[in-house]
Amino acid sequence: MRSEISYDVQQTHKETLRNSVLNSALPSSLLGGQPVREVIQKGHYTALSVCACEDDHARVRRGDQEALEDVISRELSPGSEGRRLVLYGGVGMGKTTAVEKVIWDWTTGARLQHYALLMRVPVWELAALGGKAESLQRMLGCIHTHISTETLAVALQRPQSLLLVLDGLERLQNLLCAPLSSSSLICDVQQEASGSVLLCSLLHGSLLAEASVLITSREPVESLRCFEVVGFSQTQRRTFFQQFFDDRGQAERLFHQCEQALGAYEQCFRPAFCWMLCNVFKTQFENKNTPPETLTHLLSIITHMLLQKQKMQAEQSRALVSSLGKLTNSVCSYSDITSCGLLSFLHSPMLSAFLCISGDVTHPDTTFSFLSPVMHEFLLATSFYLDQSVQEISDERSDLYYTFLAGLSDSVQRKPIEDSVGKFDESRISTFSQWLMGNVSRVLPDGDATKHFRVFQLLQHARNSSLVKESISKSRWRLVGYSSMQEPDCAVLSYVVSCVGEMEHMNLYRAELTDEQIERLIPALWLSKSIGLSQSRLSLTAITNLSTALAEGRTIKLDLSYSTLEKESVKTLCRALTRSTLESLNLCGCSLTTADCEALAQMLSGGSQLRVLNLCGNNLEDQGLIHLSSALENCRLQEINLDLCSLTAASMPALSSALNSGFSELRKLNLRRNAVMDDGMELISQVLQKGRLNTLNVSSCELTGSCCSSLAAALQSENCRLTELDLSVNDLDQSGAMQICEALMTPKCSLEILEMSRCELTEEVFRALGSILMSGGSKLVRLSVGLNDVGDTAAKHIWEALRHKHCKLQHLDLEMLSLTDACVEELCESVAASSTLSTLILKNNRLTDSSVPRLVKLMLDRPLMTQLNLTKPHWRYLLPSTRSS
Ligand SMILES: Nc1ncnc2c1ncn2[C@@H]1O[C@H](COP(=O)(O)OP(=O)(O)OP(=O)(O)O)[C@@H](O)[C@H]1O
Repeated sequence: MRSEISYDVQQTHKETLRNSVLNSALPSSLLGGQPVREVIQKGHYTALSVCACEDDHARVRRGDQEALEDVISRELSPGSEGRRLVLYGGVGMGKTTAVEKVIWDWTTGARLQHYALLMRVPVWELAALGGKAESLQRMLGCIHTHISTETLAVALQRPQSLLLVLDGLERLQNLLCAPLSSSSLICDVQQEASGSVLLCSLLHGSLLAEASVLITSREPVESLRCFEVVGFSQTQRRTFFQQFFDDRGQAERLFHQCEQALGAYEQCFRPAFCWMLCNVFKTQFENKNTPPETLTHLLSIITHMLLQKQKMQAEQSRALVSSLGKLTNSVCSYSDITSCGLLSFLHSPMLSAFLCISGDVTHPDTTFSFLSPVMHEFLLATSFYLDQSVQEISDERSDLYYTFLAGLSDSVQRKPIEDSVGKFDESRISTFSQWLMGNVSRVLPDGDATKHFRVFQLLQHARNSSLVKESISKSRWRLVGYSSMQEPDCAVLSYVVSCVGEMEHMNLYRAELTDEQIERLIPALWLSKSIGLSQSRLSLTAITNLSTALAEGRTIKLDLSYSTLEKESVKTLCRALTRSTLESLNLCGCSLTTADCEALAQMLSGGSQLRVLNLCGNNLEDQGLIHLSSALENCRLQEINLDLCSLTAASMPALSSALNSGFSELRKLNLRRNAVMDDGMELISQVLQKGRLNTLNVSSCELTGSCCSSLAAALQSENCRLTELDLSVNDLDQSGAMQICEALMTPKCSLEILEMSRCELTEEVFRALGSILMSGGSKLVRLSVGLNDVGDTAAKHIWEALRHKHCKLQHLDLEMLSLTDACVEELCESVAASSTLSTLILKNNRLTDSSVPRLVKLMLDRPLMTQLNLTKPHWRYLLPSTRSS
């Protein structure tokens, strides 16, 4: 196949193409980029990233990022002949540089040698065809004059060995506007046709069907294989810096400075921007000036550099900048240019420092486009401050525009450009501040975290801490979850919180923060009163950073419940907590073990301020509680939740002796869902007797009636201060429960809240409970006796009590007692007679729809009642709107 083209012809062609790359017309410009020649010769070429893109029923799906070089080698490998491959991406993304490099590599024999000929498609010539007809063969011949007509004809007969390169499809948009029918497509390279037919036939594949075509475009091309050029990844940027600066150390330092520069970091994926950035950093460095710290500062320096180079007067510079800032479209016509007041600059080299001019400046068809889209937005923002005739700030511009408006409101960032164009209009600066404050107060009450970050970014870019303070203090800041934030957002949030001085609650629910993110977040964490990290995933380094913030900061509440923590995390955290102000720690469901309890015990007795500790759902086992108990008599803990911690009666002696010691401050103990059993309960009763606890939860602790005598004795004792007791889900049986009831009868008993749901209670017990409620001595205000299958007759005792003047009940839970419609009338009369009851739970009983009207009437007649719960799996009534059903 390749033998058809002689070696000499091929070498001459390669030589010519090489020269065309070296002589490429692109001028070197700070905004436009480095000419391809220099990129290649100076070894600045850096691999780019692309991602495959599929148009799936009008929904664009993107694949993973890959190196462009790998994609080209794969997509244009031997056997893939006939492929149309599109690289698309925005201005300055490196498309032209990439295809020029492909051409260069082919000419040097480095790549794609299975193609006998690589030819450029004559883009300008096609665009200029107008209504004329021409054949593709003749057009190719015109720009490849070193190939004889005969050789070209032979080569085109063998399209499999051809690679055509079409750079800049966007320049041929006018040829693609009108859709062509497939019958108008041609397949003969010698056939003359309009530019539109030639182009469509080539893209469609009817013309030179077996040739491969590499196309670049600003937009994806429907029905062709497309890859989006996404520019430089962080690693590729680092390589670019290393290739740009001779000194590796300097390259590394400047790379890090760039990554830190506000806003610049987000632009650096664009190669043209990277090149501009490196140039400015280099110049600033050589002139011993401080490098720019923000994107605005960078653009301010660049504009100053460009204007200084032309030695323009301040007045002229001001006129140029404000006129350029009135060009709102990225591609402008001659008339746009003149109407914006740029007529006097048409022949000035200054215009081409900012704009790419295609054609003769005075020709009406000439188009003008900004060399850098970033600079375009910067000039738009600048002109707002220079020219009163520019419209007020609208809500429809790009994020970059607002970023620049914010940056330019800061005197330090606008200083370089002010040195060239004169002072900005002060009234405009305060107009912007007012606009930003209005924006903050509109966005912060909203639940959209992305919008929050957008205004935070603007506040950070304006670098005006009093503006931040004022605007946040005047807004209602809804503390939505910020877990989806990116690394720059962390710094932004830290800045804002630092300016405000404190944050009520940092909501990072379900966060998966990287080490870098949490490091950037430290200043904000430091100032957060409460931090919510429930269900998050944190590495040990992240925990170390969090611990630093806790140790030095002012956080009093931390929720790490159900988070995935690495080994040693609890130890690290505990070390920091001995020095922190933390008062409440939630480690529920964090897979803690016995070993972690040692660290917790050390922290508790080591000077921590902790008052509340939630360890629910961790497999601590008895040994773990024994460790913790050693600290309980020597710490400030007032509340501990040990629900479902795999404990048994074996750890109760240690716990009760610690609580009995006299030094323990613990008042609230939750032992729910542990095998405390009767022996353990007897020891806990001793603690109650000494008056240590005021709240105890021993529901589902495998208790029986046997422990009730000691518990009852404790409840009646002089010192007992227990006000809240949960005995639910224990088989207390009638005699056990009656013992508790007897204790409740004595005036010494201080219980206000009693839960005995699912305790196998009988009608006898209900009768006793009724008497207690009517006795006048009882302090009970909440009673839960649900899930005891006693029926209407037992409940009668409760109805009777409710009507009694001594009954103080406010909350009554009668779930699943097998109540029927028969009791409803009496129930309603009793509730109506009660002067205290506000909540009644009747769910999962045998009531039917026929009772509903009576219950609804009750609710309507009794404003005191705030909740009546009648839920059944299939039956849910919504009672008066402000009250729940
Ligand atoms: N792979 C690369 N390695 C090093 N520098 C690059 C690379 N790609 C692009 N550049 C730099 O970015 C500048 C702009 O690149 P290029 O002109 O290729 O972009 P483009 O995508 O073709 O833009 P446009 O759509 O405006 O033509 C180049 O002049 C060069 O300075």
